[in-house]
Amino acid sequence: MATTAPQTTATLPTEWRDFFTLTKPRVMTLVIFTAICGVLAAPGSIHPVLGFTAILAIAMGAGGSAVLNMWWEADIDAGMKRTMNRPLPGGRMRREDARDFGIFLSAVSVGLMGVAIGWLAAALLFGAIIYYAVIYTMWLKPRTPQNIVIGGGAGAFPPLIGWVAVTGDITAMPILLFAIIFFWTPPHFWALALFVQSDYAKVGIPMLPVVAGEKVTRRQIMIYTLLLAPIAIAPWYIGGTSWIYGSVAVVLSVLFVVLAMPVFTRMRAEVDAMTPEKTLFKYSIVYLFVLFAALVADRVAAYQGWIA
Ligand code: HEM
Ligand SMILES: CC(C)=CCC/C(C)=C/CC/C(C)=C/COP(=O)(O)OP(=O)(O)O
Repeated sequence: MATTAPQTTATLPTEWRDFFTLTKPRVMTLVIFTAICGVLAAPGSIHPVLGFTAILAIAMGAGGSAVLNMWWEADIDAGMKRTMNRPLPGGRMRREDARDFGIFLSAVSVGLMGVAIGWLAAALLFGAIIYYAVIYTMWLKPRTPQNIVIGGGAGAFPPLIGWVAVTGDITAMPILLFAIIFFWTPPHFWALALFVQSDYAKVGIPMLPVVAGEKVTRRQIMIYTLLLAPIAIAPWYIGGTSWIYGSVAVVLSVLFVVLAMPVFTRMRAEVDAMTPEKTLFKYSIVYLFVLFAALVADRVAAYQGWIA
């Protein structure tokens, strides 16, 4: 007997575009960019094909872990305006397909890195994937307002992995690159969280502004921004780069502090449009792009003999 089955997500056609969206391509541009810079700025040489393979593996691993994040958070995403139209809450894809795609991308990325580049870089990539998809997404994010501080470490791995793919060992410079992104993440995210906090409150995610209030969040943004500045400049004063990177890092970091000041001193009631927070969030992205680009420019200048 023919039945009229209700239209479920299982019967809806899935578009390739949605698989791509699951990898959070916009956020990943900066993740992948920092990985590319890690490869290019590392001392030593790598065959271009291998360099490309390392970057491809990091991109696949980052994308794969983002897919697993979206798979796990489908119900949470359905409750927030910013995320409700993602492929899973939007009902355009089956949950199992997202899960399998995430596992596939992650597994291939680690295997590719191990076979083509080396198992230290592959182990770091595996650690980063577990960090983002399991430690941050499944464990910390729904439990603690410090989720961003601890979990944000996942996003700090890509330049470290890129560097290690070239050199094969972990030295002070790649650790500093890790630390830069680690200390950058709280101001990056909390500035955003200040103007989308009602959304997080609705779905019960304990983001700092929701749990501890705006005043604490604003102070934490300021503290992390002040800690970030010397760490961002450190590659220069430990002698890992020249004044080219050093001066860019100083200018960018001073501007970061300047833009964090009004976020620190104001309260929401005073600024309806939340302009200083939006500005700081946008600037955080420019900051990291330009800082890592300066690292590569510095290395190119050294290779060309333009600087001593
Ligand atoms: C736990 C850490 C982080 C959290 C919670 C976080 C959260 C967010 C959120 C919610 C957005 C808003 C837009 C969107 O949903 O696409 C965003 C945007 C963005 N994030 Fe992050 N982020 C984190 C770490 C990072 C890292 C490590 C990077 C790169 C190194 C990064 C790069 C970006 C970029 C480039 C955008 C702008 C995307 C666009 O133009 O739409 N984020 N972030
Ligand atoms: C190599 C490798 C595995 C790199 C991982 C890269 C990484 C951890 C990036 C984190 C950036 C990111 C997408 C945060 C979104 O937070 P969220 O997921 O809480 O944001 P949402 O609310 O938009 O889902």
